[in-house]
Amino acid sequence: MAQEAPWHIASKKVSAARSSQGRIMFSGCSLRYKLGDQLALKGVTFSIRPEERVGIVGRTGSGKSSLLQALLRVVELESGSISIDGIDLRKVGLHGLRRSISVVSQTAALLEGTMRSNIDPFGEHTDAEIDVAIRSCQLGELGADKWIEGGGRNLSTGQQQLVSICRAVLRRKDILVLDEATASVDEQTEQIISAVINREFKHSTVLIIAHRLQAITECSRILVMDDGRLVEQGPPSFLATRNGHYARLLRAAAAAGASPEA
Ligand SMILES: Nc1ncnc2c1ncn2[C@@H]1O[C@H](COP(=O)(O)OP(=O)(O)OP(=O)(O)O)[C@@H](O)[C@H]1O
Repeated sequence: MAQEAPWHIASKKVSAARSSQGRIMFSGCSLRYKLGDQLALKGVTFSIRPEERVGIVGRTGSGKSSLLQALLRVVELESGSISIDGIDLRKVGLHGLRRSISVVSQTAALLEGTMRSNIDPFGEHTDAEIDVAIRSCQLGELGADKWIEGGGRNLSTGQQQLVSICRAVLRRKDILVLDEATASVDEQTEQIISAVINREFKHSTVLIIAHRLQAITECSRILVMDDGRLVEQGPPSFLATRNGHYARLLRAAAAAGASPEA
């Protein structure tokens, strides 16, 4: 597991990361979860430009989430390196690294408290900023003082995810990762989320990890993972016309019918 860098080093590097633009580079990255396990990533190399929106697809167990685990240094690489804006992540404090990337997962981590305390837990934003973010995520009907029960029990699944997105909108980091964020929401919420990302994250690098190929159709580039390797990449329209991995995932989704699972 990753070691936290000394605080003074972390602070120095964090400020460097804050002025970043979100260029991500994976160079020959291999990762295994435990000694004796198979490699979950096998020499993965790619780079993502600032402001690019990239979809990461692949079958279950192909290594999509492991890319995120590596990026957040939840699990250290066995070999290779990852950098953000030229800074090797091993030189960045974990605390700063994780605060410089917004992650929206499949299930929203909501705590009992107001909407405001859920989207701005450190009280860093003004009322006006909070209101704008809430309205931008179409949560205006609920408002900043809405009481949220633990786990968001009194909200619909779609609203729970919109609260997570709203938190990311307020934090406005250079890198946003959606990890199966729309896997359990209805079509309408998915459209709202997509519109929020188009509008609010124009200047962020956005990575979308998704089983459902519908979730990544607006990405400018797709990375296709298979058995821990990056096996294909390119614009979705281009990959769809090649008889490769992405086209196979599309066919599998079409065969699965109305609920396109890769
Ligand atoms: N915490 C873990 N401990 C041990 N092995 C793991 C762990 N997480 C994932 N793996 C293994 O690493 C490999 C890659 O898994 P990963 O979760 O990255 O794939 P994925 O493409 O994200 O799959 P899914 O779509 O099901 O989430 C798989 O063989 C998986 O069993």
